[in-house]
Amino acid sequence: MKKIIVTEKISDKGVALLKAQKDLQVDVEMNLSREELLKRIPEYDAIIVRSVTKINEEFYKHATNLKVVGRAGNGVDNIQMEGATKRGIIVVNTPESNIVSAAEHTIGLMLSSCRNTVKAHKMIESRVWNRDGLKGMELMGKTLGIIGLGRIGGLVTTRMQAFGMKVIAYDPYIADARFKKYNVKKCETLDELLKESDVITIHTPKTEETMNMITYKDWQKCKKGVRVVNCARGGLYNEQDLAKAIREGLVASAGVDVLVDEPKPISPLIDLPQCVLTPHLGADTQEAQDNVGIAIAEEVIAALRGEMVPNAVNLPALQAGELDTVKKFMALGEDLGKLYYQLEHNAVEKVEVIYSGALAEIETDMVTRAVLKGLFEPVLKERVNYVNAELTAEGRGVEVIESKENSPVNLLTVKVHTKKGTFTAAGNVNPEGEVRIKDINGYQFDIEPAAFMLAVNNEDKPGMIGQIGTLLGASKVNIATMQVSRNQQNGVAMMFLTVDSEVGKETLKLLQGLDGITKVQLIKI
Ligand SMILES: NC(=O)c1ccc[n+]([C@@H]2O[C@H](COP(=O)([O-])OP(=O)(O)OC[C@H]3O[C@@H](n4cnc5c(N)ncnc54)[C@H](O)[C@@H]3O)[C@@H](O)[C@H]2O)c1
Ligand SMILES: O=C(O)CC[C@@H](O)C(=O)O
Repeated sequence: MKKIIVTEKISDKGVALLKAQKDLQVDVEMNLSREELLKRIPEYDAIIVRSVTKINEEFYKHATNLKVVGRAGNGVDNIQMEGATKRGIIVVNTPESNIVSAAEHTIGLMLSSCRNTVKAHKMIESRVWNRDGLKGMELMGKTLGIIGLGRIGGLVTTRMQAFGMKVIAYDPYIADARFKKYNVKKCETLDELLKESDVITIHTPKTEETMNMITYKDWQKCKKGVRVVNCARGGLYNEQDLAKAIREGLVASAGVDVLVDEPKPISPLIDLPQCVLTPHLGADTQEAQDNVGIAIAEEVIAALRGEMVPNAVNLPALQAGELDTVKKFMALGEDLGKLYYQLEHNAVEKVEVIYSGALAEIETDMVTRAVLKGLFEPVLKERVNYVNAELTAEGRGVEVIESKENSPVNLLTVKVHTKKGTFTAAGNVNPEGEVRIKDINGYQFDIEPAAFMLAVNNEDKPGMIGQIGTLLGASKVNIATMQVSRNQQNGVAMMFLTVDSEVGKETLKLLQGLDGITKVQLIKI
């Protein structure tokens, strides 16, 4: 039975969904110390975390059985991705589930900091009624500068346009079309945004480039009394520098949901009356947490069962519409890959994956990964998977070439090059959606892959089929299908049989000894 540990609060609905799975054991352990977690983690196949649990190299060294990290939320900056990928650990998150809540909280922080709401509340709480020093700023007609026009940046944009704000944005990594779609002026430089904005909000991920992206010298470039919000990640605005800019009046107010040292409530911003601070509450709504909890439970369950997961962070993203098609070609690619080491034993130097006809239009990255997974699985077993398939090839010195060909025929061809020659296998998915192997080393077939198959090379002469059938019958192996293909040039034919059960070593030896049979190999898919 596979085991999952949940180390941070996710919604009851998510936990219930996990616990409803009969093949999974779920432990919710929210108060484990780091030492306890590291001691317990070898037992688990999957872990579900939010933003506090640090999934780093130290963690991976202990997590010897781990297959899936589920991030109940959006940002994955607490998860060291390279460490997961090289170990074949799939990392999944729920990028869409809490963005509305985060956008709304951003706006809440913007309004409350621009209107001194918290300062006013504290005053009235101490039974003082005094409006002095509480004058705020209206948003209508002001310019809002958005750094990072992604999902949350986009949601904030449309909502604040409804407030009558002019929105400008800086995001060098997205196409102009997105700026047009949101009717937002594109700032070519960060300085341009800093100079023009009355209010600035940041919605980038935490990366080496974005951490401390805005420092004191940047606040000096802004309009005096600019107002700022950070509902993304602590430290994108350097905290010390922002505090200094606030104290000096360069920045009039700040709404901040995220701190550098969270979950510790330590920051120079805390004691400044111009700041409104919340303890990373952006995603803390009933709706977001239900969405996130259910989504992460579904993803972790699917990933543990080896199914395709739409939000796998260390796998290429697939659009919902192409998932079904890609899945079928992944199954084909994996089967074609699996043939090689079961039929040949030479060290692989190069793998070519050729997509012909309409296949060239599908998202091929996952299919190539599936070919590599299938190729290495017979020799590496579960140490290779979709996540680390490419790294595995690289690590073994195998060059991988993917190419696309114009052709009237839809075909996926895998060529495995070795010092001794090239092995070729090709196949397609027929109009009924069924996987078919069409060619092995130039022998033409139309094989529906099965769990047990026999590949037989024999002299192209009468009586071959009969003696194979008789021997398998005598060994109580039922033949499901049999296809024969011949190569006129070398006089060697190839038979491909699918059988209903495992063929024992003894039977294989007897088959091998039959007159005219040159090679017999059992293939397991
Ligand atoms: N406070 C919360 O509870 C909460 C909730 C959800 C998400 N978040 C955080 O909000 C942030 C945004 O999330 P999202 O879903 O919108 O992400 P997203 O990936 O959809 O968008 C991020 C955008 O930032 C842009 N970007 C990256 N580097 C940049 C740079 N150097 N300069 C300018 N733009 C840059 C990207 O091109 C992208 O368009 C993330 O940090 C996420 O972790 C916080
Ligand atoms: O509540 C959380 O775990 C953090 C939410 C948010 O920062 C996210 O990145 O999804």
